[in-house]
Amino acid sequence: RKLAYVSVLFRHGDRSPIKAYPTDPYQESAWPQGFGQLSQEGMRQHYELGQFLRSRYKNFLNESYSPHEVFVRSTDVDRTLMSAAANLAGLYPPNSQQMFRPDLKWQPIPVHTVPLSEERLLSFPLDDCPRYKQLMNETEHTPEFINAISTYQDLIELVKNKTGLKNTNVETVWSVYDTLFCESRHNMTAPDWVTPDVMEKLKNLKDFGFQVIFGVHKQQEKSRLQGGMLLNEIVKNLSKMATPDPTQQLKLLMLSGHDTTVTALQASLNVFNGIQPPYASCHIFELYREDNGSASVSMFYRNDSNMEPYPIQLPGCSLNCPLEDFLEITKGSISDDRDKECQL
Ligand SMILES: CCCNC(=O)[C@H](O)[C@@H](O)C(=O)O
Repeated sequence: RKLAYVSVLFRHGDRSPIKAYPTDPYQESAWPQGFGQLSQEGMRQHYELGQFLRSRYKNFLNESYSPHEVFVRSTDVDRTLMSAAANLAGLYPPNSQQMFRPDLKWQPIPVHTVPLSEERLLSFPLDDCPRYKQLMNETEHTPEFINAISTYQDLIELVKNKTGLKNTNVETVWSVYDTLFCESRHNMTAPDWVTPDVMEKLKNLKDFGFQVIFGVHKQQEKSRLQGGMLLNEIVKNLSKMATPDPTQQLKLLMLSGHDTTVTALQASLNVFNGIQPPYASCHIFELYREDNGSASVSMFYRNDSNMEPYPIQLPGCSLNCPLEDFLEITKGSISDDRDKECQL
């Protein structure tokens, strides 16, 4: 079998917090680039991921960049745009005749995007869907959700008292965890109420939050309204690329998104592991043409740069999943008329 086409979706790299809580000793001025920006560690993470992709596909992708070979799309957010650029610097270092300056081993490669207000492929959950809002309301009344909140009730109280946040719901607790996590990654001393036990519990609550957004209750219907839209685009591409076409030169689709983008897609495939996707984590689709002319899809998830990406099995299919089975199995997560399904 021969590799015919690759699609990758990744989360941006390490960043500064999106915001600080009121009593946080580290406000926006503590961060060189301000809130929500890719850090140099995040740039290195993506440069490394680009180098990994280069070595993984060294016999598939051309050595030198060609606009016909790769298409890159990112959300219109600094950290994802910059992550894609850093990734491409690792994936396509220019050969000598491609260098436009003798002292610069880098070439510009386009990263396409659309305004966030028009983004419907890479930003989830989309909040334009009344039915999804209803599903989330239902989720908050399930035993799992009620049980989780009561388990963490004292933690939520602690966060409320210590952060100066008025109304602490799960959403605000997630953002406090995120802020504390970013600060810890940048060696900023945490306030004394943030013990390892508190961080562990906050992390568990954050992971539960990811499960809740795209699952826990009516996961497939949530997927049809959210991540299934991205899955549909990827599946349509796989089908198109499976048909041999000598004029078709595209080999790689690179998508730069967020933790929620990776989660939404994996939940729509029913392969989400329940853990917030780490920085620069990468979901890989590989399309193969079999010797008998048929096509198959293999998936991998790279969530640890020290390990080989691990194979991901689509439930109901083999690791090397025949394309027609892949299409059939994923159909349930893809809506034919999402706008209609969103109506109450
Ligand atoms: C409201 C803040 C939403 N968070 C983001 O956009 C981040 O990029 C988050 O998705 C992430 O992957 O870190």
